[in-house]
Amino acid sequence: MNIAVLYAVAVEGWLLNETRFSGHSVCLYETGMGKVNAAHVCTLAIERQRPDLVISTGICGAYPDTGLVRGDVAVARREIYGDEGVVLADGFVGLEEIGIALFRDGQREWFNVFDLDQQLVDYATGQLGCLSGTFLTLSTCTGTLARAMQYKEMFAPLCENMEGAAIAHVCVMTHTPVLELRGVSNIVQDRDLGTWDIKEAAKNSQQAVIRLINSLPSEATRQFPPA
Ligand SMILES: O=C(O)c1cccc(C(=O)CC[C@H]2O[C@@H](n3cnc4c(=O)[nH]cnc43)[C@H](O)[C@@H]2O)c1
Repeated sequence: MNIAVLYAVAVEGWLLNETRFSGHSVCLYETGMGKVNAAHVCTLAIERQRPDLVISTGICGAYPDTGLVRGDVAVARREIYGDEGVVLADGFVGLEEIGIALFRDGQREWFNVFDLDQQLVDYATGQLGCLSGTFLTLSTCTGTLARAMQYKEMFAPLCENMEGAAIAHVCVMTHTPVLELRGVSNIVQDRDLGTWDIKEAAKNSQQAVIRLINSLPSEATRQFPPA
């Protein structure tokens, strides 16, 4: 298969860069942090490489009491833009409530939520034996437990990151299959960088990407997901 793998910063991609993939054409893209960088590079990758599959990866913060602990890997079933909307006196209101779609394709409209292909997600979780669920994309990394609890109540997310929804969005716009998997570097709580383990999370997410790619049918087979 022709695969584009996107991650934000170097620590999330070093092992992938040292890996030789056989049976697949794999291009790696270090996007830089945040939604604009991710969307820009994802668009260029799709235009230039025309991948059969985009894999969005990196590290993330897991919300408390989701079953995820530091070092775990999780797969996104849906990506939600957590701060595209309006903040009113009684809280955050998303784009659907204010009637402004981010993207339209015929009759379909996308607001804050971008669902990923559930068949692909089931395939990835089956291969990796990990949790799957809602990933939240934010411009601002959450640094208080109180804010984390608000996000939990609004969106029931497994984890948060700063790029995923933008990549899912570009992939929907371009009809490109996409999977997202991330390693948990931290629990979203009152900010304490001493409790983060970026290296371990980044290593685990990259090992999962390698396992996933090695499980995929080779270029010659071209049936995806495998029956
Ligand atoms: O708070 C800090 O000073 C700080 C220090 C190092 C890294 C960060 C990040 O926010 C990393 C952002 C980077 O990693 C992803 N990520 C990892 N954990 C989280 C999180 O809890 N919330 C949001 N994003 C996270 C994200 O996708 C970025 O690419 C902060």
